[in-house]
Amino acid sequence: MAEQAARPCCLGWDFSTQQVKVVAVDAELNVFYEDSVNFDKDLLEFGTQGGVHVHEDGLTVTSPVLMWVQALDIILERMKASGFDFSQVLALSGAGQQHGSVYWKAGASHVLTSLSPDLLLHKQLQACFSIRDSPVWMDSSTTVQCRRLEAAVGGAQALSCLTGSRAYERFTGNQIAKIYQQNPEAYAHTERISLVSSFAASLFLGSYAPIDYSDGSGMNLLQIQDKVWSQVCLRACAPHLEEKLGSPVPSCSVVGAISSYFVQRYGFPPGCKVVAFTGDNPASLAGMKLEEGDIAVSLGTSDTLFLWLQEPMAALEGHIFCNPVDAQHYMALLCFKNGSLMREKIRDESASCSWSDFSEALQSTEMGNGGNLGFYFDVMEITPEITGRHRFSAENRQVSAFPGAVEIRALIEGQFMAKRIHAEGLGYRVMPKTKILATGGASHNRDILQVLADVFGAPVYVTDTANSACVGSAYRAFHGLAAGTDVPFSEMVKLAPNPRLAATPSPGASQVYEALLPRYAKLEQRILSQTPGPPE
Ligand SMILES: O=C(CO)[C@@H](O)[C@H](O)CF
Repeated sequence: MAEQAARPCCLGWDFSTQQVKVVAVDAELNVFYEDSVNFDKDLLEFGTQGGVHVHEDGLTVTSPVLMWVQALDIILERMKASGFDFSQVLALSGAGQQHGSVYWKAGASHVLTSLSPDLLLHKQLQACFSIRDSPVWMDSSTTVQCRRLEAAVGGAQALSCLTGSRAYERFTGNQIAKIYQQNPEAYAHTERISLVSSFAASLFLGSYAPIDYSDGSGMNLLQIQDKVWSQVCLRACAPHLEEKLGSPVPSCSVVGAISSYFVQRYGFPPGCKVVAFTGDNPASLAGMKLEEGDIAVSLGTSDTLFLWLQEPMAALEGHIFCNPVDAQHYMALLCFKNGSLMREKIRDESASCSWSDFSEALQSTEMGNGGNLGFYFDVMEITPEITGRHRFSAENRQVSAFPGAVEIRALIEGQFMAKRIHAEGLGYRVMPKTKILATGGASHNRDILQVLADVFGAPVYVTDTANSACVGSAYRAFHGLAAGTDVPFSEMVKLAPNPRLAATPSPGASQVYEALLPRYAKLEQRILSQTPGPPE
């Protein structure tokens, strides 16, 4: 085989719910290598579905931590067999599914620091975890712990002000509290608790890696303004917790050099830097090159908004995290459960199951839909907690139906007005330089994107985010190489591919929606006051 030219690069890892993925990115920020291991397909012996085990109670959801370790072994062995030149890796970083937690058994640190390069990782770490089935973000078994935590700090709003979110079942502090209460012996034998992100970093570091500010913001334990653990939250969850967590670090931190295990077994250079790993969503924000004032809208099964915030406003909905690429700023996540499944239902009912008919309906109706407004929540919505379909005429009179084309526009305008209103409720403001990045299935429909541009009064770009968490991690690794030089992340990623412009606001759009948005907000409050909340 011809000698491969040297290609200095950084690696970006993603330890996500369903797979472990890696990309190699060169100095021009081109992805030239990628691979992934799917837990369900490639590690059948663990018997997961979608990478997890849903327990009999239907609420507890876990993933085997050794499955994650073994997946890493497989990818590294594949890279080695493919002739990947590890000696060119200058730095690496990564992402992990947020909120999941890993429990290292007393003595595990000695194993981590003395790994034999002759053996695979999972062979050597078999006895290193006091909890072998890690709780993950799909778990919803800790409602009792959530209420106790909120009570300890003075309520849901107080907890949101302190940690960026009210108590959520999947958030790590509540998961740790449950383990302490239900498995005190395992908790007592735990010398370190990692997030999935810092657990993955620990494997590369050969010692316990710290939790970064951004992923640490998803625990209901970190004071996001001061970026220190909240003592009242720690005490409310479990004893001696701070010593098990270690001190959090800025997300751009270089946490050390790669472990000798990887140097000797795979040929990484001894100076290869490990940059703090973070959560998958913060890493995706980095991968999408989101900047101040930008908003990313992921139009999938559920719709997710990524916001860049300078001054967050604590709320009882959504999540505010420390920003992964700018330590002075923040990011927020807002989830809207009635996403593409709702759009497909209305397409089937009002556009004969045809996206082209759906688009024609949007083209044939005016911005503002003649004052008709609709709320479409066939499943209990998260933001806000409303269910059912609610339609209003221009005179705010509730009506039972709209003509087909009006129904379609009412759905799409309503979904996007809700996004803008709730984003602004977290402190987001559309700025003159605002870009909207659209991703996910519906971002392929230009007429839907036109409504998005009109409602926000900002241009809409499309970008492929399939690898955004991995690619964002590789970008963060490059940024870590410049640590101490004050080079901003945005400068570091200038060369990276830019999103494509897909729609700009129609003339007169801002006048139309500046008038409609307050009406939509008032009607949403009216529905909230009339309809029962979610079942307890
Ligand atoms: O719970 C979430 C964010 O709060 C999910 O997006 C997980 O990060 C997915 F891994």
